[in-house]
Amino acid sequence: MKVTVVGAGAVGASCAEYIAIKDFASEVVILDIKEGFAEGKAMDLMQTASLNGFDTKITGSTNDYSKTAGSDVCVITSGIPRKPGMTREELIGINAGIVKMVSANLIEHSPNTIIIVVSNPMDTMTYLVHKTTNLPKNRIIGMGGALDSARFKYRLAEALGAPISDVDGMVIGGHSDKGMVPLIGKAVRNSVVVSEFLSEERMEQVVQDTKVGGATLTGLLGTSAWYAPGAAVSAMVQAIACDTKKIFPCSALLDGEFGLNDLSIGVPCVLGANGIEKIVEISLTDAEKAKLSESAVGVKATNGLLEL
Ligand SMILES: NC(=O)C1=CN([C@@H]2O[C@H](COP(=O)(O)OP(=O)(O)OC[C@H]3O[C@@H](n4cnc5c(N)ncnc54)[C@H](O)[C@@H]3O)[C@@H](O)[C@H]2O)C=CC1
Ligand SMILES: O=C([O-])CC(=O)C(=O)O
Repeated sequence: MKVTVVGAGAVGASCAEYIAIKDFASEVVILDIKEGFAEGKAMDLMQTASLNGFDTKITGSTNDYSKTAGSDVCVITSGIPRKPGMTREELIGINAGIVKMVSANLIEHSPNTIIIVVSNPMDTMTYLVHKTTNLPKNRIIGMGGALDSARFKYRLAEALGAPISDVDGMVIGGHSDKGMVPLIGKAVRNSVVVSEFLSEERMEQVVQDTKVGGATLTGLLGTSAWYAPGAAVSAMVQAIACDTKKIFPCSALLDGEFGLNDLSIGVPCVLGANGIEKIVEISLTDAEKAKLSESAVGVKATNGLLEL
């Protein structure tokens, strides 16, 4: 399994590190436009191999896509992150051009690859890759829901005073401060719905804290987060590499599922060797459906800013 990560910045390097530490890929290529940067990150990571006990070979490349040839999975993290006070949507002007160029270069050298889009605004960048390449739709996947769900579980565990391993929950919808739909009514602590333990007010607090998870970290760090984003991507790459068929909420191109069309938005997906192997149309309450539809309106408005 060969994996390419474009963007050797905070998220790209974290993603490469987690993939290596999990030791399921034979090779990871990191590519960046900044001279020597990816080579430096790759060398630094390789010098952790004997300490962390992995055999994955990590190499770096300054914008030479021939080094990425034959990649099974390519992750796109290239582009600018937001600063405190900004929305993800404000990044579209710069990131759309980068994502379009990077995806074309990747596919030229790895025509059978699966692409995972991370750059923000992620749902719109994923839609852009669908619209501007000819990869089948199961091979273009946006990463947002895996991260948002991990943050949801963190907030649920905090509210419940429970270990994170005892809670489960999922966030669907757009990967934006307003558009996320944490499915609080379906969240459980060891199979018991969390409403058995938490008041309406506390559950609403969990939902709100989850939705602004990225913005909260951007305020604290001065730039957006990287550890949980990198871990979320690596978990998705592992599901594909090891053909696990795990369900992650992913930004998938919809064609009637959940009553939505012609956009990429977060919905539960089975991930395996073929990328998105199935979109799982779980039943939603009327309130959940209304929130997902409202979220879709927001994503479509951002998509409308693309020059396609
Ligand atoms: N979908 C999600 O859940 C998340 C998305 N993000 C997004 O990921 C992106 C990257 O974030 P960070 O790693 O924190 O930023 P960063 O600034 O640390 O790294 C971005 C890297 O991309 C490189 N780059 C820029 N243009 C390039 C090009 N044309 N070709 C190759 N490399 C290029 C830069 O040189 C830089 O090293 C941002 O757009 C951010 O908003 C970040 C966290 C989570
Ligand atoms: O908040 C951001 O801009 C980066 C991101 O998507 C996240 O961490 O969820």
